[in-house]
Amino acid sequence: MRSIKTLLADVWRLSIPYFRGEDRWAGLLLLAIVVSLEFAWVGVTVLLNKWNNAFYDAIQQKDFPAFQHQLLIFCIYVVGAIVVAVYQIYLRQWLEIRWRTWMTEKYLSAWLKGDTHYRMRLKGDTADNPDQRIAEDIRSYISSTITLFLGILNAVTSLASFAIILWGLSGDFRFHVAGHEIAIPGYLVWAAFAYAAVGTWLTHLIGRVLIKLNYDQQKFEADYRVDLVRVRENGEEIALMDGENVEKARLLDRFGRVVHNYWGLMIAQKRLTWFTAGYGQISDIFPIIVVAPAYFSGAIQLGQLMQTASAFGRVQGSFSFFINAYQTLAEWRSVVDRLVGFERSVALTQAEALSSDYRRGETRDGTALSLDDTEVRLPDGSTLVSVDGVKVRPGEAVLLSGPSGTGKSTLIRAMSGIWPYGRGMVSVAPGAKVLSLPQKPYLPVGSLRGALAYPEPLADHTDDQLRQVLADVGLGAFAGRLDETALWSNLMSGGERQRFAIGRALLMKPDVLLLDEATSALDEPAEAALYRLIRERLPHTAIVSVGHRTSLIGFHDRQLLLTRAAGGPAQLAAAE
Ligand SMILES: Nc1ncnc2c1ncn2[C@@H]1O[C@H](COP(=O)(O)OP(=O)(O)OP(=O)(O)O)[C@@H](O)[C@H]1O
Repeated sequence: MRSIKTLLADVWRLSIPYFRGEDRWAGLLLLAIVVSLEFAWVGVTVLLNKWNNAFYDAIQQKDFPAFQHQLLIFCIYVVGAIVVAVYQIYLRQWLEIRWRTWMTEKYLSAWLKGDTHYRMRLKGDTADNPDQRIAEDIRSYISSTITLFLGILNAVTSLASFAIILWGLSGDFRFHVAGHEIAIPGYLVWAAFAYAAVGTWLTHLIGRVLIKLNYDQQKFEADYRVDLVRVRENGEEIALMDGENVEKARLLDRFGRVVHNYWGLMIAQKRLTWFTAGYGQISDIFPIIVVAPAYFSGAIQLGQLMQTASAFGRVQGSFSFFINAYQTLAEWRSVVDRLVGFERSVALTQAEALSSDYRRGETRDGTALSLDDTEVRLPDGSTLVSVDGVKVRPGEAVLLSGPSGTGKSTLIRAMSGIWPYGRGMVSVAPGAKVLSLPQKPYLPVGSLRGALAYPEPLADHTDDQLRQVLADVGLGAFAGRLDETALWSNLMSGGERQRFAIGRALLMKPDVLLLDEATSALDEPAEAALYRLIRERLPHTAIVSVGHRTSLIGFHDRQLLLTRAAGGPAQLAAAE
């Protein structure tokens, strides 16, 4: 019971924002029409039920004109039913796509707000496969929610309408106990209720394992898909290392989990179908068996038998809604869990960012970048680097070096403000633009022009500027391909990608430029030429570079060494 309450509270929390958001009028209007059409549908079924009585009576009495007349009425009802069905599906899909658009925008905004997506990934598995949640789960949530909502609405209204009809058609059920006559009024309604209640209870008992199995199935499918994508993206590295067999084994292992869980699903589904299929078949005949004694005793005519049987079927069908919808309910529940998990993880990550012990300040003494009393930690809480009193002036270039694994890259992440673990004060000059270039630059899919200007608006730079920058960083051969759309990261060599990223820095003219082995794929003369270019074109930019080559020292004003004393965190010291 408690879990149903939690589920409904979750659904309320997931759904209500749309009907209160900026698209609420269109959403509410569409919902109102769809709901009205659902009522209209129930109305048509009530009319058809009454028609049953007249139609079968005409057959029993061999009254051909009445039979023809009833056929005409049937045609009118059917036309009405067709119109209702067509518009209900059409408008419902319209509502679905509007709602999905709104929810997708909301999720994308939350996920890509600041560096939430990156922090969530750092935290590990709290919200696995965000791509699946945003693409697949939102779609399925909206579609299932509308299906179930309309289903329940239909069940309740049908139940109310047909229970009244059935109550009217049903006589009292009389029997004797110890000489007293007992009469149960509206016994057919009670019989339908009892039949459905037993069915619902048994379905829940047999089918409840499906909820967890469905949840796991979606997760295993997504894990498998993500691993396939990883192999595609790292095809070259895998081919160079002949890693295909290992990849195949890993993919088959992932797929094995999909299959294993699917067997569980199949078995649970089979067990449930044993019951639901039998129950469904018996449902067709059960009402006639219940009403038959009255017919054979001559108390009712064929028309009333058919109408009663149909009304009984509707009442019992409404009660059995839960049985028919069990599979959808099980899937819906796991989708709700995943979306709620995602929202929770986003909210938690953003709250953590707000309450982070890193403070981002503004320097007051003309320094471009400073770190005071700062500890950079790992996710497990251990301190990796401890620094204090580091200042970099505008136009100054500092080389950060030290043994591998001491924490240079992590310190750069902390300087750029994306590393969430630690404490201290990282300050930049008021309004300063900070750009960080990693060893492997990101080149988005799209035009070369867009990739070069990324993430700034294209309009900020003229074609001449873009071409000039490409020529300056040694990529003049690409200057004529600005409008070409391609997977640029696959087309360029590692060194070319690094040149390209330096080109971006020249265009953006940041106040603080952080280079984390950003020229490591280039030969020494090319690296030297690029550093000269950076210093010449960005004379006021404060630069912090991480690099291992001693040849880099000449392009920096000073060098800081990051070294770790036994057991303690790594610390910075000026190189001799
Ligand atoms: N997300 C993370 N979770 C846990 N540990 C991490 C994470 N990122 C980095 N580390 C650990 O922090 C340490 C420092 O890593 P970092 O990449 O900063 O070193 P580095 O000095 O830049 O090394 P290199 O010179 O080899 O590039 C390593 O031991 C690494 O395993």
